[in-house]
Amino acid sequence: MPDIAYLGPPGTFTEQATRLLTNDFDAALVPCDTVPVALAAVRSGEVLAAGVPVENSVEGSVPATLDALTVDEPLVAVREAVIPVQFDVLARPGVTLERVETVASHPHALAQVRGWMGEHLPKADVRAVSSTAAAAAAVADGDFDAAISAPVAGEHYPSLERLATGIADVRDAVTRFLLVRKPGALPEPTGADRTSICAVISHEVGTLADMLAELSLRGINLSRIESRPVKDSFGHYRFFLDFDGHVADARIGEALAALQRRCDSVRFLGSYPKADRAVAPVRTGSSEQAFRESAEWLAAVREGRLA
Ligand SMILES: O=C(O)C(=O)Cc1ccccc1
Repeated sequence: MPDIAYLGPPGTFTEQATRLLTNDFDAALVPCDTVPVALAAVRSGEVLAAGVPVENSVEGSVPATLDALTVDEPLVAVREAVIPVQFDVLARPGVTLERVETVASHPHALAQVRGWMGEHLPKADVRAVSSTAAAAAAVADGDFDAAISAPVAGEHYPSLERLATGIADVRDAVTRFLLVRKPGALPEPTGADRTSICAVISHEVGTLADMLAELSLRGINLSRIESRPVKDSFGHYRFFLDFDGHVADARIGEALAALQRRCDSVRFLGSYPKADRAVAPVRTGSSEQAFRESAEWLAAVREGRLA
């Protein structure tokens, strides 16, 4: 049974997502303290893969994950899951909302309940910890008065009481997670895939527009672009791009080869089925068939076989 790492302890959103990402095989889930620790366990071969959070519909990207995917040995995403995120307030028995002086949670969770906290816990001291379940565990240990946690965390910390439920400022928020592993055989193309890369471009006029043009010229639908500092000097950025299609598709392959030529560096972060399986409409002249036909036409021109 393969070991699969996730951001723990048990009771995190990432645990729920990782269960979903591995629901078609027997996996032993291994909780890790941080995302970089989970990814290091994949790189060292200690585990086969790791489930990691990448992006939330309200708070945006999870910087710790993006940064950890750019350093050390490359890893690739092979599956994607999107799950709803809702938050509860958990406290030790006898602690009422009026008595809560310290509240702990993951920074992404704290950011999504700011409105509720301003109204119900305006004076509480807010502490960021490594995960929502780590916050619940710390409350059970007596380190803080309350935790903002996933509803399932209550099952893992039965000594805690639920003081409030459904406290997210934005209803229907979702978070996107990836299952990442060492590079190897790619998932088969399904017709509704996503490709992720990160690229560093030189600081010259037009390089970002040129990079995007390589996608738009081929009718490739960009679904996310994010920048993070390279961290070596101020103003030097790394761009994370997600777009529809699989590296095995002709147009995606051509675009990636062009980006590899144009950019200072490109790291391939995976081609995997989209969680929603939604097929983006393809612009005229950009279908796989159009690419095949143009390649055949070009071959005919080169070989003097013009009709
Ligand atoms: O802390 C957790 O439970 C996580 O899995 C990270 C997270 C935090 C908030 C929203 C989504 C994921």
